[in-house]
Amino acid sequence: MSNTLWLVVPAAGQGRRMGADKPKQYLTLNNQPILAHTLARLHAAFPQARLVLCLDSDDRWFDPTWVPFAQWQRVSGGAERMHSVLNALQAMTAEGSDLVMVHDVARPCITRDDLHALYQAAQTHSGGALLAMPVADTMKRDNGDQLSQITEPRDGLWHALTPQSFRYSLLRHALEQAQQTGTVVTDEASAVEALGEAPRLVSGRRDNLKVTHPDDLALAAAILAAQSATASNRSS
Ligand SMILES: Nc1ccn([C@@H]2O[C@H](COP(=O)(O)OP(=O)(O)OP(=O)(O)O)[C@@H](O)[C@H]2O)c(=O)n1
Ligand SMILES: C[C@](O)(CO)[C@H](O)COP(=O)(O)O
Repeated sequence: MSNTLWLVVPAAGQGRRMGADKPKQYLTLNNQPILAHTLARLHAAFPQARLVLCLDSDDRWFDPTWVPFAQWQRVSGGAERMHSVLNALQAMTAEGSDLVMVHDVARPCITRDDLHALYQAAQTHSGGALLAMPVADTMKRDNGDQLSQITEPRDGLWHALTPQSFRYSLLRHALEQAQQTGTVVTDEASAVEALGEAPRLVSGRRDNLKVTHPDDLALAAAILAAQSATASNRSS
C-alpha cells in the first residue's frame, strides 16, 4: 500500500471580488506572490508530498520557480473550484487509499501545526477531515432586504476552512457524483457529506484567512508578520 500524500492546490480562480488587475494569487504580500507563500507553507509541512496545481489554461502570471516541490504537475482549472479539483483528481496517478489534501491557494497564512493536525485526523477518520472554526458571533438571518429577521442558534455551527483531506477513492467518487447530479459544491466536505459520510471537524487557527476582498491583503500581511514574530520568539 502506498503512503503518498497528494496536495491539490486549486489556483485557477479569477479573483473577481478582489477586483485587481490580475488574479489575487499573483498579488504580492511581503515581496512574494500569494501563490509562492502558500506553496512554501505546504512544502515546509510536507516536503515529500506530490503537488497537483490547478491553473487557468490562459494563466500568464505563473512562474514555475515558485514551486518548491520535487514532484509536481500542472492541470487546467475548471469552471468552478470543484471542477478544478476534479480535474486534478482525474489527472493524478494515485492509489485509492492515498490521502489527498486540498488547500486553497488563497489561504497563505496556514501554519505547519494546523497542517499536521489535519493530516493526523484524516489518516485516522474514514470520512476524512477538514480544518474549521466554531462560529464565534451571534448569527442573523435577513429578510432578503438587509433587515434582520431572526437570530439563528450558533450551537454546532462551524466555518469551513481548508485544507480538507480524504482518501483518494472517496473524494473522487464524491466529486464525480456531485458533477453527475449537477450539484455545485463550494468545498470537498460538502460532496463527501452528500454520500452520507461525516468528515471530522478539526478546530483550526482563526488566522487561516482566505484572501478574498481588497482589505484582506493588509490583514494577511499583518498575520504573516505576527506569525513570523512568534516563530522567532519561540526559537530565541
Ligand atoms: N474555477 C475555479 C475557481 C476557484 N478556484 C480556486 O479556489 C479557491 C477558492 O476560491 P475563491 O477564493 O472564491 O477564489 P476566486 O474564484 O479566485 O475568487 P472570486 O470568487 O472572487 O472570483 C482559490 O484558491 C481559487 O484560485 C479554482 O481553482 N478554480
Ligand atoms: C473551500 C472554502 O475555502 C471553504 O471555506 C470555500 O468554500 C471556497 O470559497 P468560495 O468563495 O466559496 O469559492
